[in-house]
Amino acid sequence: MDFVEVRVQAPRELADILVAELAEVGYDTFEDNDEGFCAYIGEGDFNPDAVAEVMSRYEGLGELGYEHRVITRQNWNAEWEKNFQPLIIADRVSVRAPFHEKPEGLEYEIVIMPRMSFGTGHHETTALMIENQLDIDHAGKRVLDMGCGTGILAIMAVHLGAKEVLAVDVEPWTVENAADNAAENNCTNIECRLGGVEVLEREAPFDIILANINRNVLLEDMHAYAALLPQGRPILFSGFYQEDLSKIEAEATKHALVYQSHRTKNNWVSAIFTKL
Ligand SMILES: C[S@@+](CC[C@H](N)C(=O)[O-])C[C@H]1O[C@@H](n2cnc3c(N)ncnc32)[C@H](O)[C@@H]1O
Repeated sequence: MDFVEVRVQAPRELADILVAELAEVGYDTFEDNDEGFCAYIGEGDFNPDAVAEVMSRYEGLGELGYEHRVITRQNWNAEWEKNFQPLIIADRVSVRAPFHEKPEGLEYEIVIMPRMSFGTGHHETTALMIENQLDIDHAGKRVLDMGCGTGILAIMAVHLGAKEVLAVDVEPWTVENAADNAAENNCTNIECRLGGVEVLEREAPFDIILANINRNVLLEDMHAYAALLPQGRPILFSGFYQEDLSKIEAEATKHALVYQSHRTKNNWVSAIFTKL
C-alpha cells in the first residue's frame, strides 16, 4: 500500500477546520508543520477533486495552498524514522522509537514504530488521552482502545496495570503496526483486531473505554461503546475540538454517559465521561 501526502499551507486559524474537513473525506493521519500541515490517505482512496473542493470553500480567507505527492510504504517508514523525535508526556511517560536512547528516571516507557499509523504521542489528542489515562486506575481492568492507531494508548493501559486490552482499528496496516508495537513493548495481553464498531458485537463489557477517533465517528458509534460500559466506569473521548464538546456531551447524555472533566491543548479536547 502506498500513500498520498497532501501538504497544505494554511494560517493556524484555518488549519484546524481544514483538518476536520479532510478527516471527513477520509484523511486520518495529520502532521503539523511550520507552514500548515500534511494530511495522509491510502493511494487508492485519494481523490484530488475532494481536496480541491475542501480548499475552494476557504479561498480568499488567508494564504492557502496545497500540493500532493505519492509516498511508497518503504519511503514512508524511512522518512518517519528520520523525523521522529522522542518525547515525554506529563513528565512521566517516555515515547520513543527502538533506535532512540532510553531516557532515565521516567515511570513509563512506550516504544513505537508508528509507520503509517497515527499515534506517536506528538499529536495533542494522543498526549491528552495519556494524561487522562494517568488519572484513572487501570489495575486489573479490561480495556477497549477504539481507533488504536499505533496502539500507544493500549500499551499505556497495560503499563498502568490493565489485565487485558482489545485494540481495534479500521485500517489494516494500523492493526498490523499496533500488534508489532504491542510485541515490542512485551504487552502480550493486547489483542489487535481489524474493523469498526461491528467487531464489538459479541464482546463482554469493558471496565475502561478509550476512543480517540474523530467527532463524527464518536457521535455515530457512541451508543455501541456505551452499551459495553458498566455503571460507574469511565470512557475517554478525543479527536475533536473544544467547540464540539457540547455536541459530544449531548450525545453522551442520550447514552447515560455523564461528563466528568476534560483537558485541552491547541483547541483539541480529551474528555472523561462515566456511565450512570
Ligand atoms: C486520531 S487516531 C488515534 C490513534 C491512537 N489511538 C492515538 O491516540 O494516538 C484515530 C484512529 O481511528 C481509526 N478509525 C477511524 N475510524 C474508525 C472507526 N469507525 N472505528 C475504529 N477506528 C477508526 C483511524 O484509522 C485512526 O488510526
